[in-house]
Amino acid sequence: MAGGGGGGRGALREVFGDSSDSESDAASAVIPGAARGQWRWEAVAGVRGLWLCAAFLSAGEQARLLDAMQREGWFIDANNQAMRFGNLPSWALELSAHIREAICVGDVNVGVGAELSNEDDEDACPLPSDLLWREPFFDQLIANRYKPGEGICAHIDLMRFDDGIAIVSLESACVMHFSQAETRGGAASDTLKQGDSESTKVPVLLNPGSLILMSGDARYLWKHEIDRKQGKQMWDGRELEQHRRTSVTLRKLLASTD
Ligand SMILES: O=C(O)CCC(=O)C(=O)O
Ligand SMILES: [Fe+2]
Repeated sequence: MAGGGGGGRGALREVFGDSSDSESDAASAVIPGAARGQWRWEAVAGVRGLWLCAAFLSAGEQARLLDAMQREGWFIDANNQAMRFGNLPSWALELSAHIREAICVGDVNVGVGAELSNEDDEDACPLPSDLLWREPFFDQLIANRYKPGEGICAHIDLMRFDDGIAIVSLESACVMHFSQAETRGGAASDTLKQGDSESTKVPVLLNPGSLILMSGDARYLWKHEIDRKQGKQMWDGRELEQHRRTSVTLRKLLASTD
């Protein structure tokens, strides 16, 4: 079934339009909408609030996204991380709108063993509607570039960021592992055996062009990590070939309290 965006579809048509926007060539070049209508969302079994859209961007869209980052000088001088707060570049705004559209019109596959934060399967949506329709959707961007062997330690994203985090993967496939941040008697721990931490790790394959969304438990109660040391990137019994990997993480800053 389609995601529960309902009346959101018309609004998004207006955002995207059908023709290219001459004022933002870079943005319209990044997201021509080739994959529109073909998105499939999967609820990751065991981690409530974690959703994967394995084929979010086409190969051409990925290349244009990387080109736009290159042209803007992201990752110059061996920098492997770049951040932007507030006004995001046009390609990131377009990417945000694209994420919203994929959530609204993509097919939703709840899958066996997947837990929903919403009790009603009929309303299964990869992101709760209050997060989906907040404005701006995202206002913080971090782009990470990893050499083969490099990854990111297990962490929960800082509390200064709101719920509802998106990560787009580019260039190289990797396995991201989710592990429970703490042992508690709550729902998140019901489905998984405790004790052996390796056994409670949930692996998610992030192919180039994929998108994950983390909200609720996935964002607050599960850590995520990418261990690209030798022997750690296993999928389907085989070790993934490693290349350079680039990721784009989109988040929303919480209003400052001071
Ligand atoms: O590179 C990634 O896919 C994850 C990045 C991440 O988790 C972060 O920057 O907080
Ligand atoms: Fe993170």
